[in-house]
Amino acid sequence: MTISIIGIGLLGGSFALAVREKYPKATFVGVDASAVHGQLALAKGIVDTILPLDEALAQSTLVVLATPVNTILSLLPSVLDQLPAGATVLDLGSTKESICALADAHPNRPQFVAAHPMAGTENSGPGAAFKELLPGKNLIICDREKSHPDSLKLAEALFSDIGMKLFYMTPQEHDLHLAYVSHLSHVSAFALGLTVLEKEKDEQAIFDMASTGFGSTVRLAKSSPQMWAPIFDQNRDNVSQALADYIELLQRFKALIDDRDVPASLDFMARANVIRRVLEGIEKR
Ligand SMILES: O=C(O)C(=O)C[C@]1(C(=O)O)C=C[C@@H](O)C=C1
Repeated sequence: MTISIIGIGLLGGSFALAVREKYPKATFVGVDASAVHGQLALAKGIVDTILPLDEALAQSTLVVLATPVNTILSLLPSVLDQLPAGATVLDLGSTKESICALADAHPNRPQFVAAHPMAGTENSGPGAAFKELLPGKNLIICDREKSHPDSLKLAEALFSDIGMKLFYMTPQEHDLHLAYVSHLSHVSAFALGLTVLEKEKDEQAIFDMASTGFGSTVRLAKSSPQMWAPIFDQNRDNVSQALADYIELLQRFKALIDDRDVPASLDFMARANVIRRVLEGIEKR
């Protein structure tokens, strides 16, 4: 089996490292716009060789699109055009509606599997890839009935073999849920980080006083703008609604603080504390 990883960053690299361990006979080909990333991926043993896209596609059993979602959209039609008969392409993008709609318009749609591993960190590039990222995490597959049974079976086997738990939904359900459980956290972390940087002009003062609370809430503000801007753009309607809901709650909370309504403020936070149950469940996974 020859697996081509298009975009050897955190996700593509971590996928390759985990699959490599389970499929030692598979050959991994890397395709990356950055020569430096290509060299690093070779040095880390993520891939066996780096090739131009056309050459990689010609010899692939499986093609994994692991670039930012705007690049997935621009590559997918030509990848489906050039894919050898019987080969499969899957994407690992964080949005699904626009990617699935584009795939639906292609005659080779059955060779495509729309996947999203619910795993990541604030770091990017092949240097950030590690083989433990995906095992134990959840994976969402969208529109499974539109994939050829053989392509679906291959994708499901690979993800299950590296210890992922599979879930199925429509791209619409996926993008709506992700706006709340992932994209909103990123928007708010970027805005929180920027608020503190702009108001506390002295970085040393932030450094001297900030501790784990600040670190854990703004961690996501370190994430790559190149990765996240296209996600917010492709999921703009859902992200905009999630943000409107969030801003409304922020305004309500501000009013309680302004009005010195301590009982209502206590109640607001006690209701938010219910999130502890969810977080403890995630930690136990
Ligand atoms: O933990 C992080 O740093 C992440 O951003 C991971 C995270 C998320 O939880 O939102 C980000 C994007 C992926 O699509 C899935 C997971």
